[in-house]
Amino acid sequence: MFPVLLDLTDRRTVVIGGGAVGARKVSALLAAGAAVCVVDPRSALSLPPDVVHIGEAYRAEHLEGAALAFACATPEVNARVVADAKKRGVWVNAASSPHEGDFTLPAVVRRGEFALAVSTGGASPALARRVRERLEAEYDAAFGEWVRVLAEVRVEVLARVLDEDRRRELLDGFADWSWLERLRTEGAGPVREAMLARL
Ligand SMILES: C[C@@]1(CC(=O)O)c2cc3[nH]c(cc4nc(cc5[nH]c(cc(n2)[C@H]1CCC(=O)O)[C@@](C)(CC(=O)O)[C@@H]5CCC(=O)O)C(CC(=O)O)=C4CCC(=O)O)c(CCC(=O)O)c3CC(=O)O
Ligand SMILES: NC(=O)C1=CN([C@@H]2O[C@H](COP(=O)(O)OP(=O)(O)OC[C@H]3O[C@@H](n4cnc5c(N)ncnc54)[C@H](O)[C@@H]3O)[C@@H](O)[C@H]2O)C=CC1
Repeated sequence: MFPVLLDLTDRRTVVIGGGAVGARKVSALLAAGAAVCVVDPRSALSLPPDVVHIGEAYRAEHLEGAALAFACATPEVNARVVADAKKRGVWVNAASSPHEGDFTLPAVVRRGEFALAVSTGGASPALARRVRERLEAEYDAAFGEWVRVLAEVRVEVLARVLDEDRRRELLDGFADWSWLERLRTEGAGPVREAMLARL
């Protein structure tokens, strides 16, 4: 398996089957800024507002223009989705038989641009969830703030510090955990100013 982070902003993604599993994939896709379409003949689906619901039984044409497809219906339907997607060169996640798909989903901790992805390779999705829950407590909102401040300060460092060794030393120093502790007590603004004062 090869971990990557895909930019799905405004890319068409198709989730076949809007049950419990499909709904989980939909949330993850929306969090990534994708354009999400759910194919499910059930009329009483409660989907988030930005999701397009195609209230029909799955047909291969539903995959048209998709960057990714998620087969989350019954195993029989999923097998068809996987075969059709492969024929069309659309990458597919197969919820009922993961090893037949092209990729699986990890459990994810998100803090702005910072992301931790946990996979057990299908050994135990429940364990992936528990590891995610543990990491979520450690990599909390303050950690996300730190990453945001680092992104802002890094732009300044790259623009203003021309000596490479000095640049590396500064950037490495700002990634020291002591800054996180300082941010927890003083807040993001003062930490940003303290970093910039070192340039
Ligand atoms: C292979 C994979 C393929 C894929 O879907 O991409 C897959 C497959 C299957 N999952 C099953 C069951 C459950 N999955 C969850 C939850 C999650 N499953 C996710 C990913 C993956 N699930 C991929 C591997 C990831 C890895 O191994 O690391 C997470 C991480 C991400 C996500 O879905 O978005 C998300 C947690 C998100 C979070 O909370 O952070 C829970 C609920 C829970 O524990 O809360 C249960 C019930 C408990 C249990 O069975 O463990 C079954 C059996 C179905 C049956 O009973 O028939 C299969 C099919 C099979 O194994 O054949
Ligand atoms: N990857 C994972 O994390 C997990 C995967 N699974 C697998 O995922 C699949 C879905 O599980 P759930 O969401 O719990 O089931 P569910 O029964 O809640 O949802 C399935 C949905 O598929 C729809 N559907 C049925 N036929 C369809 C068709 N021809 N076209 C489009 N949609 C159709 C149904 O209307 C229903 O809304 C199952 O195959 C199950 O084995 C189950 C648990 C976890």
